[in-house]
This record gives sequence, C-alpha cells and structure tokens, in this order.
Amino acid sequence: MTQHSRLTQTEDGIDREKAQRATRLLLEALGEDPDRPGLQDTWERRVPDTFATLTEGTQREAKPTMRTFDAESEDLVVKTGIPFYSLCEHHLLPFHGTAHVAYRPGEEVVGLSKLARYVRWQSRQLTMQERLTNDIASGLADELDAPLVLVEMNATHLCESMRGIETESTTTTRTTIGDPTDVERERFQAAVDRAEGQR
Ligand SMILES: Nc1nc2c(ncn2[C@@H]2O[C@H](COP(=O)(O)OP(=O)(O)OP(=O)(O)O)[C@@H](O)[C@H]2O)c(=O)[nH]1
Repeated sequence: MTQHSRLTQTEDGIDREKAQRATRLLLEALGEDPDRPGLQDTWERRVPDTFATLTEGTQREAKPTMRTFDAESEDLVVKTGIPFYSLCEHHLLPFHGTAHVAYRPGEEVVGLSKLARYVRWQSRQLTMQERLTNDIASGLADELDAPLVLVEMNATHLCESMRGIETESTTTTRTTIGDPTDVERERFQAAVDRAEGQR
C-alpha cells in the first residue's frame, strides 16, 4: 500500500487512507485485481470520494445555512416532492424517494430552498428510514424553533429490489413533532396526496 504515492491523509471527516485500503481489500475479496487500469482510480479516489459525499450528514460543517426571515403568520408552510438519496446501514445500499415537509412557523420562516437542502444533508449518512424521518423532523423543529413539524418520506430500498427479497416496493414513514390541528393535518395530507399522485 505505501508504495502508492497518491494515498492521502484523513480529510472530509472520513479516514481516506482507511477507505482506500478497505476498497482495495474488498476488490481483492471479490477476486479482482485492484491494480488493473479500470480499478486503480476506483479504490484510490472514486469510492473514498463518493463515501465522503454520501456521509456528509454526519459533518456539522456540511449542514446548510438555515437563513430565516421574520414570520408574518402562523400558517403551515408545506414543501412537497423533495427528492432524497440515503444509505441503508444494513447493506450499504441506497434507499431513495421523496420527502414531504411542513412546519408551523414560530417567530421565523426559513428560506424555502433550505428545506430541500436540509433533507439532502440529513439523508447523507448510514441510517434507517424511520430514524432519518425522525432526525429531519426533530432537526427542523430545533433549527426553526417551530412548534409543529410534519415529515413524510416515501422510499424504495435497493437492498430489497436488487437482492434479498428482490421486490420493488415503497415504504412510507412519518414523524409528527407537536400537535397539529385537524385543519393542519388535512392540509398536509392533501398536499402529500397531490404530490404523490403527480408521479
Ligand atoms: N425497518 C427498516 N428496515 C430496513 C431498512 N433498510 C433495510 N431494512 C431491513 O433490514 C433488514 C435486515 O435484515 P437481516 O435479516 O439482518 O439481513 P438480510 O439477511 O440481508 O435480510 P433480507 O434483506 O431479508 O435478505 C431487512 O429486512 C431489510 O429489509 C430501514 O430503513 N428500516
């Protein structure tokens, strides 16, 4: 390993040298030659870089800036159809789909793009769909000091599609923080139904 001059030190919150060694070992375990031309960059650069990006959700420095503005009403803000990609901690395979987020503002509202940025940031870690849904909801409640946050996530897990049960299905998870009124609950549900019906 040490003869490979392009080995780098720890950066991006991941131990790059370990990631390189691990990828080499995995390739060898699969009966591949990690030094053949097609695989050289795979273990040296591509896989460590990819996992550095896909685990940014564990890095506070990568968290988006949640710029806020004074709230002018307490009406629910609903953002539907946010695409997300995450990694299942059981098989290290992606699960991906659509997130729908709503919050009742406290003193402030956040820039609309930040809701999608926040979902993307949180999704970039090894997790389970249920935990991710909770993390996004509780994280947003904290960030926005919002008395009510609703998050629904609909996802396909490649560990179920590509292997194992080999069935493509959708898993829905929802977290509610706070106490929605009937009107708020219905508004969120109607927005989710509209967004899901459009696909
Ligand atoms: N609840 C939950 N389960 C998940 C999630 N992602 C993957 N799983 C499941 O985690 C389980 C792991 O089960 P194990 O029996 O330990 O692993 P396995 O032998 O690979 O299971 P199969 O996928 O059924 O072949 C599987 O049933 C997966 O479908 C998730 O986000 N939430």
